[in-house]
Amino acid sequence: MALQDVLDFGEVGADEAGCDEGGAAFGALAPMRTPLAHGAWVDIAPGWLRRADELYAALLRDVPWKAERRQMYDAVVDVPRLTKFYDAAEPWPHPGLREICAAVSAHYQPSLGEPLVTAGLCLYRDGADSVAWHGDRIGRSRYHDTVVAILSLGSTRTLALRPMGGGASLKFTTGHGDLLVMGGSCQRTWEHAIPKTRDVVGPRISVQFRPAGVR
Ligand SMILES: O=C(O)CCC(=O)C(=O)O
Ligand SMILES: [Fe+2]
Repeated sequence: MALQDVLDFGEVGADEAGCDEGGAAFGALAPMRTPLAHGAWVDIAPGWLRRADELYAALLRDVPWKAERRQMYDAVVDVPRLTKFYDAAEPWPHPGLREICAAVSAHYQPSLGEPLVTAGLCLYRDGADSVAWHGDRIGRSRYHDTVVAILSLGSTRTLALRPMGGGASLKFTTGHGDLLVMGGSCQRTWEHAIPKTRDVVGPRISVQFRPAGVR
């Protein structure tokens, strides 16, 4: 079944998206901001995506998930998660993702000055899957403020943040349907990670929306 058959993305868009009780897929976006040092910030909108179950199931089933390999020093190693990246021009696996991206983009574009146009998808199969400390520093995010918006689906995991060059780490919970947005200088002055966990957890999918040329 196509996503649009199970989610009503009908009259949604921009900030007042789907406020009627009719059951639009997501509500008005009014995230809570946590300012961080060095001009970084994190916005959180818990449970922003309603009825996230359908999107989670559809992405789990339909995305051609790929094992990630990464050059590390002189070896190519398996990165413990599966990924699939969609740029602006290619078809995305579900129309709902475009709707969600457009709504998030509409919220941040006035301050950011450009839209969010790509979707990076990650699948953490269980608690042993993870991503190590890093900034999304490919492209302009190395030099300029940017926004990386992350929609979480499935099992709850921790997204940890720590200042570059050392300092206490902060832990944010990313649960089913939550939106977490890193902004300002976050990609160049802070690092983020999804740590492994010994808790018994099922799969988690994250969808990262970014401006063109940021990765
Ligand atoms: O899964 C997440 O929430 C974070 C993913 C991430 O940081 C990345 O792929 O760059
Ligand atoms: Fe990242």
